[in-house]
Formats: sequence, structure tokens, C-alpha cells
Amino acid sequence: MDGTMNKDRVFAEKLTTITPFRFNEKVARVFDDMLVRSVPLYGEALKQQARIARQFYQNGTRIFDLGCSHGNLGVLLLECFGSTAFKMTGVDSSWPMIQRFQKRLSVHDSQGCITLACACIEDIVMLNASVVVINLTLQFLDPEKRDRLIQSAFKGLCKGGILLLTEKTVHADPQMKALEQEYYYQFKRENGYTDLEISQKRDALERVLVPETVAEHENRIQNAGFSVFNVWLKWFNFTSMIAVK
Ligand SMILES: Nc1ncnc2c1ncn2[C@@H]1O[C@H](C[S@+](CC[C@H]([NH3+])C(=O)[O-])CC(=O)[O-])[C@@H](O)[C@H]1O
Ligand SMILES: O=C(O)C(=O)Cc1ccccc1
Repeated sequence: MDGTMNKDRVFAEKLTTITPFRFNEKVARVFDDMLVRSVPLYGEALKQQARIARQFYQNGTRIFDLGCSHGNLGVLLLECFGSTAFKMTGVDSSWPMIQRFQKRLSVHDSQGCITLACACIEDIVMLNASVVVINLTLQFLDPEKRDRLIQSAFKGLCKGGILLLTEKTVHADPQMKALEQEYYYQFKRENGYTDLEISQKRDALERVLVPETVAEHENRIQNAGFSVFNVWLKWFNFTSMIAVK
């Protein structure tokens, strides 16, 4: 986290019209507070993914962080690797996010390990990768483009390389789906979000964040050719997965 922690009040006031959610300047400014209060175990998932990435990184290859936002994973990786050199490309389509990440790199990345691209994750070519991270970002991509992205990650990975995928998920069973949602909204309320904030954000995310079941993710990953798949963290409707090529 970048230490600023401006409070997320994006949906606090009653809005006359709810426009689709976007990662604009307003969101970028409060991003850490929004993520910590809206994503259960966000810090824990990031910390362990940085460690797993460190462990599976192969010398001379590259880590890709697709949907890197303002670089929380990148900064953790710089800590994990210490003086050991590595290469990472961070990709995000939000210019306010990339700008903030670039600013953090000027403080934390004196060796120039991390390169940033302001681009759509579906448009980039991954080459010579040992780790591909997609943290809470596949869910924002048009479902029709998801197979191709996972296939392209598989293609870009070397043998023994890994995909780390964290997503908001949905349960196929209606009772479990309702239970997961109920516990999730309770989590938001406990973190100080009002019912108005919760419902306005839910409307803004409609058709923007499209969650899938864990089985859909697993099938896509297996069909792309990955040999091992595991859910290593799950909190109701949030799931962290790892797959090995
Ligand atoms: N098609 C796209 N192409 C590029 N970027 C995109 C696209 N769609 C969305 N984004 C970007 O994906 C990021 C999703 S946030 C990731 C958190 C981060 N991984 C973290 O671990 O801190 C998750 C969240 O806020 O729920 C945003 O920065 C978008 O601009
Ligand atoms: O799914 C939700 O209701 C969330 O609030 C998760 C989230 C977090 C940050 C940006 C967009 C969605």
C-alpha cells in the first residue's frame, strides 16, 4: 500500500444517475482504502502471491502483472527480491493508476526491474514469462475475451511457470450464492460502508464486474493446457487460484 490511504467516499452521496464503474482519477486517489475495505483478505492474498512469485520466478524470465493498478504487488515484489534482479511488466489501462505506479517506482525501484505499460491486457503479447499474475482483473474483461487471455498467458509461460489468479467468484448453487453475498455485504458494513454506498456501487458494477464460478475458471485454465490447478485461498465469494504449466 502506498501509505496515503485517502478515504473511499466515491458512492457516499446519493447519486441522481449511476454511471458504470471506472478506474478514473477519483477511484485511483482512494484505491487502497477501497480495496482494503472491499476485498476480504486483500493484504494477505497480495503478500502470499508476492512470495509465490518469488519462489517460481526463473532467472532471465519476466513476471507479468495484468491489471497492476498503482503497483501494490510490484512494490511487494521489490521487497521480496531485495537485491536480486528480476524483470516485471505491469499492465493497466487506467492512466491515473499507471501514473501513480510510475511515481512509486522512482522511490522503490532504483535497479529498474519494473516496466509499465498503459494498455488493455487483452492486447499485450507475453513472452518468456515464468509468472503471470491477474489479481481481481479478469472479472472486468468481456467474458468472450477471457479464454483467449488465459490461452495467451499459457503460451507466454515457460515450463514450470505459473498463473496466479484472484477473482470475485459466484456460486452456482442459489443458496450458497445468497450466503456468500450476505456475508460479503456484512463485511462491507463492518468496514464502515453504508447501505447506500453498497447499493450504489453494486449498480455501478452491474455488467462491469462479471464474476464466474470457480468451476468456470478451473475449466478455462485446464482447457488452456495448465497441468496443475489449485484454489489456495477462499473467503466466501473471493477466490485465489494457482495453476502450473
Ligand atoms: N481490460 C483491461 N486492461 C487493462 N487493465 C484493466 C482492464 N480492465 C480493468 N483493468 C484494470 O484492472 C484493475 C483492477 S483492480 C486490480 C488490483 C490489483 N491487481 C492489485 O492487486 O492491487 C481490482 C479492483 O479494483 O477490484 C484496475 O486498475 C483497472 O484499471
Ligand atoms: O465487488 C464489489 O462490490 C467490490 O466492491 C469489489 C471492488 C473493489 C474495487 C473496485 C471494484 C470492485
